[in-house]
Amino acid sequence: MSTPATPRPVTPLLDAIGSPADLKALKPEELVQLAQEVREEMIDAVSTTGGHLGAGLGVVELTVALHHVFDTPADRLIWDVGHQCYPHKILTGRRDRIRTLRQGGGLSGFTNRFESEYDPFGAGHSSTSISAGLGMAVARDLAGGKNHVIAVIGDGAMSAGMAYEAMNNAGAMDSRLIVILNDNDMSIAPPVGAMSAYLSKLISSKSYVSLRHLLKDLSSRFPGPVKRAAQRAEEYARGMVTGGTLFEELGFYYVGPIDGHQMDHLVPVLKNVRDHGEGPVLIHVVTQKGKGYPPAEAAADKYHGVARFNVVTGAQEKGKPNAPSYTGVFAKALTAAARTDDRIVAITAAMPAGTGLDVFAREFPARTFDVGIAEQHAVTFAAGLACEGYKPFTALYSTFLQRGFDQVVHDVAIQNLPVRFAIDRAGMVGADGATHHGSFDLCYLCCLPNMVVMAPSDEAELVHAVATAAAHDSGPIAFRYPRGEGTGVPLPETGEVLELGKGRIVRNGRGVALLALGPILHQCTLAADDLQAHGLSVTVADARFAKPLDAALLADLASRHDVLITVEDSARGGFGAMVLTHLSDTGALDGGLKVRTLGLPDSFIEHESPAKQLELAGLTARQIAARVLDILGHAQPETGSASTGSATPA
Ligand SMILES: Cc1ncc(C[n+]2csc(CCOP(=O)(O)OP(=O)(O)O)c2C)c(N)n1
Ligand SMILES: CC(=O)[C@@H](O)[C@H](O)COP(=O)(O)O
Ligand SMILES: [Mg+2]
Repeated sequence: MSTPATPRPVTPLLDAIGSPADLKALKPEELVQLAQEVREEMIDAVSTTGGHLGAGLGVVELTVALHHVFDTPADRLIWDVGHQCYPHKILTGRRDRIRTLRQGGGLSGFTNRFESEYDPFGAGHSSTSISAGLGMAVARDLAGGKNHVIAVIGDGAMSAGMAYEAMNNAGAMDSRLIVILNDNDMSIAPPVGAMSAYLSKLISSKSYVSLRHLLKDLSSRFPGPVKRAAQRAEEYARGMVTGGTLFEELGFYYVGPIDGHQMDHLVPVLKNVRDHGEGPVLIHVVTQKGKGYPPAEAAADKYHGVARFNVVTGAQEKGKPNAPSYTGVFAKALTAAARTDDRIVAITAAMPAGTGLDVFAREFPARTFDVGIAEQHAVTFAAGLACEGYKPFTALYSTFLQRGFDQVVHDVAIQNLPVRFAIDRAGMVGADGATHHGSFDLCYLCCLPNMVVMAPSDEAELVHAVATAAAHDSGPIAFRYPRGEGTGVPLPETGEVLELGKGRIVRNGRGVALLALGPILHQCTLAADDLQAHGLSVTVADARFAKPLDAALLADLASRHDVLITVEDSARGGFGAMVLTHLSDTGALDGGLKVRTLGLPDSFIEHESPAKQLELAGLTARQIAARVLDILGHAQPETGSASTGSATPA
């Protein structure tokens, strides 16, 4: 029996907030009530849209306090990753659209400069906020401005090297920058690493500072410039005992830890930091992910990102899958391969569940490495393992592998090391939008000498890709696969080791050839069906490899057809460009063969449903068929009978 929909929350204070300016005059107890109303509004909204829940719930009080104390948008408030910004959106004039979150035409699930002047910096990827904030602070100083710059960064995001590069620079620049470390002792999964342990030690060694002491300490800590050097020496000595040393050593004043759910702690501390002092300051705020919503408090990892859910029960509407997910198939195949090959090890950068490596870790905990949000390190760490004869499978989302590109080139490809790249979330990803699409991996991998690049067209092919990667010991190899469900094809018991650079013809025709890479093959077969209804006979081929290319297959397709169209769900400049270059280099274009390359357009596709995104990219079966007819100079089909089918990622 379905639980009846809950009534909209009653929010008298929030109803009166049009912009952050309306928070200024609120009394302390009203700020507390406002936070509770924002929390209820957010839970209600996300229950209808899905999205990132736990992180936002944890920063409700902090968001209210920041907007009460600071003067946004003149003061720049930057949210790291941006997945915790829903309360900020509710308070900054976007409440009326909050139930459009992550839907086509609606609000982005992250901060976005194009969406609001209250979002001074867009995000989606982690650990950029301190760098961006420092840039803004220095720009302010250059212009003689007086506004504040505040970067809010989580403990998980603090595991990335970029945060330290920024702090190292900030400490030396001595520009006034306020960093708020939002420490909820969670990344998506439980946090890992020495930094996480250090933060826990900091919290336990320093019980929450009492407000009286904190304010006394703060006022004495922001002296004139003359006393600063001596004071730093004293703080260093004190830090050895109380644990503020690391941030202080980097040149930050460390304030905290303070309870991030206590408005009467947050507001005076923020005011004090706003009104006194110079140089960079770090406020260590302790919060709870999922705060105030019992199901999310009880399972912070499960409520990091949620489907629509029932507010009363917390049950998410996940729907029954029609087929196993690509991620799940990868995890199973890798785990099976590892049973007979003890050199296989697996690496994730803070995404054990997202990449399926939690499954691998259950059976092989000692052979699984979660390195934290540290994709660059993950790649070079894998290179080191490969040097010593291990078979590292580095499982990263395509969009996050972008972070490790130099490492892929310099540490892996140049040294021809057999690192295996399992590239998840390839292609478009739906509601996360432009920051998270895996659009560029083919462009940045196909150009690399030594690199082998595979793109399985369905989940059975993915099993073969895992086997092929495990067997390939002579250099780096990558295989990319999308978010969501597979096509439902039967899965092989064991993977077959594919011949490198060999594609396959899945359907033979004449005149027109569609050469697909990856799951977009399914759209191509549907397009071929559609074209058959127009009296055209179409060859459909599955390239399987973007590098090396199947020269024999290309020669065959070029010689037997008048039109050859490559199709990939990736930015152009990858597979299609490789094919075109090859055909041109081998003279296959000299005789009048018409070649076209279909792929993602030269624009960023925003959050939308996956099916709509495919259409926006012009890659549905109907659109592919229409393109063929257009090239052949045929009249266009009126409505098109081909559907988008089920190959679209969920
Ligand atoms: C470069 C990069 N790698 C991985 C991710 C995926 N990711 C998003 S949020 C998150 C956890 C962030 O933890 P934290 O900063 O502590 O924020 P919290 O969710 O706990 O508020 C991760 C790993 C990302 N967004 N960017
Ligand atoms: C904010 C972030 O980067 C992750 O939470 C991401 O949204 C997860 O995406 P998946 O849902 O595809 O695992
Ligand atoms: Mg965290």
